Amino acid sequence: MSILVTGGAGYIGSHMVHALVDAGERVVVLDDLSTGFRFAVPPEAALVVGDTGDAALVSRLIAEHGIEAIVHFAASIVVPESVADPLRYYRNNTANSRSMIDCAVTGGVKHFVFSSTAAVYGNPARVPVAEDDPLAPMSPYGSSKLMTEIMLRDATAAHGLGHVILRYFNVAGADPLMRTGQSTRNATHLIKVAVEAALGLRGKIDVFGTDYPTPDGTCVRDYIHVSDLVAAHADALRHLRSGGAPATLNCGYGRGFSVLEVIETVKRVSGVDFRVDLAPRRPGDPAAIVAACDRAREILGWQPRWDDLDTIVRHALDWQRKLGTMNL
Ligand SMILES: NC(=O)c1ccc[n+]([C@@H]2O[C@H](COP(=O)([O-])OP(=O)(O)OC[C@H]3O[C@@H](n4cnc5c(N)ncnc54)[C@H](O)[C@@H]3O)[C@@H](O)[C@H]2O)c1
Ligand SMILES: O=c1ccn([C@@H]2O[C@H](COP(=O)(O)OP(=O)(O)O[C@H]3O[C@H](CO)[C@H](O)[C@H](O)[C@H]3O)[C@@H](O)[C@H]2O)c(=O)[nH]1
Repeated sequence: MSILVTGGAGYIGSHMVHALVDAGERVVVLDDLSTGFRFAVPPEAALVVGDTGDAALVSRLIAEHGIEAIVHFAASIVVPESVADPLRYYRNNTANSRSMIDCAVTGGVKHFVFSSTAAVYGNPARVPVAEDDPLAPMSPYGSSKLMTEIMLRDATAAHGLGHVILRYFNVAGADPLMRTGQSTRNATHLIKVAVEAALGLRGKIDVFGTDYPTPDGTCVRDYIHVSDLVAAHADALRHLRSGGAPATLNCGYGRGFSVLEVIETVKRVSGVDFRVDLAPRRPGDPAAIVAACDRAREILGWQPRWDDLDTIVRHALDWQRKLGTMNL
């Protein structure tokens, strides 16, 4: 039996592939390399370059490799881009996920783990936000993910497909062994951008909004180390294999840092005092979003190991330095 990882050449997916290979699993990666990288997939995993919307291909992979579980990371992930081109997001994130779920049901796949997002909550009325709190996405990106959550729950009710939906908060950092990391071109994520500024790859960083109702006026987020997030996926697979019930779980640490706190941390850990400009708000940003994260610990027995902003930033810096030597 093998595990199919879609988006396994991307940032988070490649960390998952390494973890599965480390655990002795047989892994097939399906990735169209639109934002992912061939080098990010370890040689022990089979890389198939193709589209999650190609049902004939996905069905063939399920049959040929005896796929027992699908871990579905492949998606388009840039929130403002989803506002400008919503139908592309509904195709890649919603329609292609519908096709993946259909192929899973038809092909007899037992388990499905899905990458959802804190963006399904929108601007939460209370923080920390819990899984049963109101869902009100503020972007097509968030809506495209929420629609997939709904399809998965319905497919489970009708066809018995086991699933775990993980709602990621702000993912950052890199593999502590530096085998992979965030290699995304033109990244928009705060820690990646700040690290690039610290290493002289950008002239400065803009702080988007200083008048939010938060302690220092900048947005607050719950930053989770990518390796802890991947551990939650491994725990989810174990849960499903042992007959665990479907679950929807937040993945965060339950504590927030402001944009200015993150930038100060990057400056301190890198030892570089880069330029910071105060800028207007970025449309669509919630003021503060932090995970209520007890449920993942209770249901999956998830135990984070890297819950420390300095460590997250250090690993992101180390990966960025390594990337600089890789001549991509
Ligand atoms: N990075 C975050 O902070 C964050 C937060 C919440 C949720 N997520 C979710 O995590 C998942 C992975 O995100 P990431 O940060 O690793 O992004 P990423 O862009 O690095 O990875 C996505 C991967 O999917 C591939 N892909 C995209 N569309 C495809 C398609 N149609 N067929 C085959 N492959 C396709 C890309 O080539 C890429 O390798 C996404 O589902 C994203 O929505 C990420
Ligand atoms: O150069 C920058 C980049 C970001 N920010 C700010 O930093 C905070 C975090 O921004 P990110 O772009 O790093 O992350 P988001 O919180 O916008 O979004 C992330 O988390 C969301 C869930 O909350 C989605 O899942 C999304 O895919 C994922 O990128 C925001 O206040 C943003 O305005 C800046 O001030 N300057």
